[in-house]
Amino acid sequence: MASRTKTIQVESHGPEARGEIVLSVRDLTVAFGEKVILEKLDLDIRRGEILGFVGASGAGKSVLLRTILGLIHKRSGKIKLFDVDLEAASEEERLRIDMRLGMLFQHGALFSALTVLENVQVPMREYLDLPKRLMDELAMLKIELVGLPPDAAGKFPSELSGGMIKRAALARALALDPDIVFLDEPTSGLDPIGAAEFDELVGKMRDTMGLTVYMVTHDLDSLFSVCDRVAVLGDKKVLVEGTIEDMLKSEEPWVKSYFRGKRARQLDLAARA
Ligand SMILES: Nc1ncnc2c1ncn2[C@@H]1O[C@H](COP(=O)(O)OP(=O)(O)OP(=O)(O)O)[C@@H](O)[C@H]1O
Repeated sequence: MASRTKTIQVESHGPEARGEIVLSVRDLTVAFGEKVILEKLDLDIRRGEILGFVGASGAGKSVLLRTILGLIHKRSGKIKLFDVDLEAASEEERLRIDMRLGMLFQHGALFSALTVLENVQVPMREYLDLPKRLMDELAMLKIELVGLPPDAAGKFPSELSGGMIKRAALARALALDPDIVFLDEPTSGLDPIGAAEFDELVGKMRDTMGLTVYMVTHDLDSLFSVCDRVAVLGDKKVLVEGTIEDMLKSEEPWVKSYFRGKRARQLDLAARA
């Protein structure tokens, strides 16, 4: 398969370009009965960065994501979003925080019985009380923002290509102008060109809107081309974190085989060419 790394502008976002910590996880332990999935895990994300989150299948990436979103109870530890401890947050604070988070589930997960426009309006209906005309205008803006043609608004998910579904799902994740979007394997199932375009779109949103992105991915192309920082989950915690350069230097066995395996080497060479 041809590399798609060269199609994307690689932009360096050093620590000086990043803002305050918007998500902080400390000493997080999550278990199902006797089975401990995450143990004393620490993680930070700064405003305006794209963090790529990787790890072996079954390492606990989805469990971590769902715990951060409050869908799974933690056993111990602290999760702070925008400096608010989620456990201590009042219902109103929690609601305000939820409105600042966007989520793109794996496989798009659009409602099949709703049009794209109606899908994008789902979070608006849930959290805001706006007249229909205004919601239509706002949804159309989001649809345009993600690069979909206006006539996609009236289409049902079954009438869209895989890439268009991802864009529509991203438009929905952006419906409330969130500060952070969580993307769960956003490029899975896309062809290399569609995946590169999606990465490019996400990078553009970081650059133009200062969007913070937490991206769970197995896609080496995304990690090489658009992620500012990478965190590797293993042994129930964040094993290694840093830039792609740091990953390429790491001697940690899983990181080494993942980032310096044959496929990764081809991508690295392509990116440097
Ligand atoms: N509700 C649950 N009850 C019991 N065990 C669970 C539950 N949810 C997840 N697990 C277990 O937690 C572990 C981590 O799963 P998780 O889905 O987070 O892995 P992952 O890193 O996202 O994997 P993949 O890359 O394949 O998506 C697995 O062993 C899984 O079986």
